[in-house]
Amino acid sequence: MTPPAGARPPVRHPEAPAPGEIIGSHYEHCFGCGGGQPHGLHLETRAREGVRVTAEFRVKEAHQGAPGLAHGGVLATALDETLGALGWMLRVIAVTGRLETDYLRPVPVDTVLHLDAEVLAVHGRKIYCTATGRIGGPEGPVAVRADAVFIEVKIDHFIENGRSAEIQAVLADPDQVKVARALEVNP
Ligand SMILES: CCCCC/C=C\C/C=C\C/C=C\C/C=C\CCCC(=O)SCCNC(=O)CCNC(=O)[C@H](O)C(C)(C)COP(=O)(O)OP(=O)(O)OC[C@H]1O[C@@H](n2cnc3c(N)ncnc32)[C@H](O)[C@@H]1OP(=O)(O)O
Repeated sequence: MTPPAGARPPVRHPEAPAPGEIIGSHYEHCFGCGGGQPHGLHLETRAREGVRVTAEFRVKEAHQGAPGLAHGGVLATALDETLGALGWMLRVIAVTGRLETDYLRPVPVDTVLHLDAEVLAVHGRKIYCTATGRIGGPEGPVAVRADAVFIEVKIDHFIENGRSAEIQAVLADPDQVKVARALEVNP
């Protein structure tokens, strides 16, 4: 999780979304951000200054682990999804290689989790990043946090590994192809 010697500070891509801009869902059926998942997290992420994004997630009844409390895996998903959106700030496609979570406070159903993620360093294809989830407001106490290493991939990663029915469907959708191509403009 510690960036190796030779890692460099992240550089915000000149065509990154402007600070305050909503970063739309990368895939309608994504459990983290897609509108087509009834029990999904429906995370809405915004670009911030630097190589940073924020997001909000309201915990629903479908997200319980213990009675009235969010499931830890769902909270990890919220952190993972927010970290995943950092790819837009670098304009690269990246997948989670490693995700290490700390659970500091229980998160009741109906709580809004205020998420904040930033890239710390980049080394080759490895992107070192960190995220927090606060409750009671954006300045409230940290309930969950994560450190992660994301690995840059090309679109082929999805085309070669995804189930063919879904891949054919996204390849036939011009808006979806536009999303994927937009992430590949990194010089
Ligand atoms: C048009 C059709 C496609 C449409 C797609 C639509 C939209 C796409 C746009 C965005 C979508 C992008 C992401 C989704 C966003 C958010 C969702 C949240 C994110 C996720 O939920 S995403 C799912 C979970 N995620 C996975 O499903 C990954 C499974 N995994 C693999 O697919 C491989 O494992 C891979 C690719 C990771 C690496 O494989 P590889 O062969 O390419 O690379 P290799 O192994 O050579 O590693 C290269 C360097 O990374 C280091 N490294 C590797 N693994 C590491 C690890 N675990 N920890 C620390 N370092 C690691 C090595 O040590 C080496 O480092 P070094 O260069 O220093 O030697």
